[in-house]
Amino acid sequence: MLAELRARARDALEPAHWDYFEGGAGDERTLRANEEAFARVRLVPRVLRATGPRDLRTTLLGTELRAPILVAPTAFHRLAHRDGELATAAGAAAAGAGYVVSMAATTPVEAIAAVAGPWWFQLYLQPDRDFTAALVRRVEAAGCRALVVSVDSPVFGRRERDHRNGFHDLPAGLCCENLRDAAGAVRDIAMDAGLGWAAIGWLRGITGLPIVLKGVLHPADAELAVEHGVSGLIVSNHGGRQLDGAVATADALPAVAKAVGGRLPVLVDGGVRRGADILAALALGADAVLVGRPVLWGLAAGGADGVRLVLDSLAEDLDRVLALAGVRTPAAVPPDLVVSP
Ligand SMILES: Cc1cc2nc3c(=O)[nH]c(=O)nc-3n(C[C@H](O)[C@H](O)[C@H](O)COP(=O)(O)O)c2cc1C
Ligand SMILES: CCCCCCC(=O)C(=O)O
Repeated sequence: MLAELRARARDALEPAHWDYFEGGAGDERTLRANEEAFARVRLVPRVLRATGPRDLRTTLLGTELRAPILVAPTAFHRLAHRDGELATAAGAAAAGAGYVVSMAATTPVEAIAAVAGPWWFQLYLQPDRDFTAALVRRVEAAGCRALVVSVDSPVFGRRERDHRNGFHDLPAGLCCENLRDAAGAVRDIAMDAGLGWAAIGWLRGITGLPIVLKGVLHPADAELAVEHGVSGLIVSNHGGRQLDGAVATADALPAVAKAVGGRLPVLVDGGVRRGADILAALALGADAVLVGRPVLWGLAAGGADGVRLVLDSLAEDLDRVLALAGVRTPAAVPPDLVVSP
C-alpha cells in the first residue's frame, strides 16, 4: 500500500520537488541504512498469551494518541498538495495520530490548529533569541502541546539532488508562514553552529511547554539531555538528510534508551514503514515512532485522505503484529522480542 502511494506521489510531484522530499545528504548512505536496519531486525514472538483485543492507546507528555505514532516534522507541505499542512493536520487528527508541525511549514500555525488534533511544534533555535521567543509565544497561544527542538542541524546537510536540480527556494506564493517578524516580513531559517546546551537552558527558562530534543544518536548526549531537564528525546538522523554516514536510528536506539533508563519518553524516526518496524522500535526501547516521508507520499497522492490512509494502515498493521507477537499493548512489548542478527 505504501509503495503504491509512493508511486502515485512521484507521478503527482514535479521532479525537483519529489527529489527534495525523497532525498538525503551525500551518497544517501544513512537514508538507505535507516530502512535496512529495520529490515535486519528479527522478531521472536510468544504464543498462547491470551492477549485478546489489543489496546494501542499511548500517552506521551500528556498527549493522548490512538497508537504510538506521530507525524514527523517535515517542511513545505504546500509543495506536496494545495491544502498543505491543513490536509496533514486533518488527516493526522482523523487517524488519531500526533502531528509535529515543522518550523518550515507553509501554513500559519493558527490555521493548522483550527483543524488539528494534538500538535507539537518543531523549532530550529534562531540566533535572534527575541525572534525565537516571539515564535514560542505564538505557538503557545495557538495551542501547541510541546516544543521539538532539532539539534542535528548546526549547518544544513549537503543535499546533492537539490544542488543538481537548482532547488533552493520555494516558488512564488509560498513561504515559511511562521517566520514572519513583527512587521510581517518572512525571515530565512538560520542554522546555528554556535548552539550549545546553554540554549536549551534558555528555552527552558522562557516556556512551560515540554521540550523534546530531536536528533540525538549518542548515549552520552541522551544523558546530558536528561541532566538539562528536557522532557523527551527523539532518536533521529533527520531521515538521512544531515550527516551522511550517521548510524541508522534502529541501531542507535538501544544504547540511547539504556542511557535514559526510563526517565523520559524516547521516540525514534527514520525508515519506519511497517507495523513490524514499529514493533521492533518498541522492543528496542522506544515509546513511540514518528513517520516522515510516507506521510508526504499520502499527502501528495491524496491530501488529507492520503495522510489518514498512511497513518491508519500503520496503526492497523501494528495492531496485527502485536497480536502475532503475543503482546496486548505497546508498553508491554518486551526487549526479548528482538534478537540481534
Ligand atoms: C522533505 C523532508 C523535510 C523535512 N523537514 C524537517 C524539518 O523541517 N524539521 C525537522 O526537524 N526535520 C525535518 N525532516 C526530518 C523528519 O522530521 C524525520 O526526521 C525524517 O523524515 C524521518 O525519516 P523518514 O522520512 O524515513 O520517516 C524532514 C524530512 C523530510 C523527508
Ligand atoms: C531554509 C529552510 C530550511 C528548511 C529545513 C527543512 C528540513 O529540515 C529538511 O530536512 O529539509
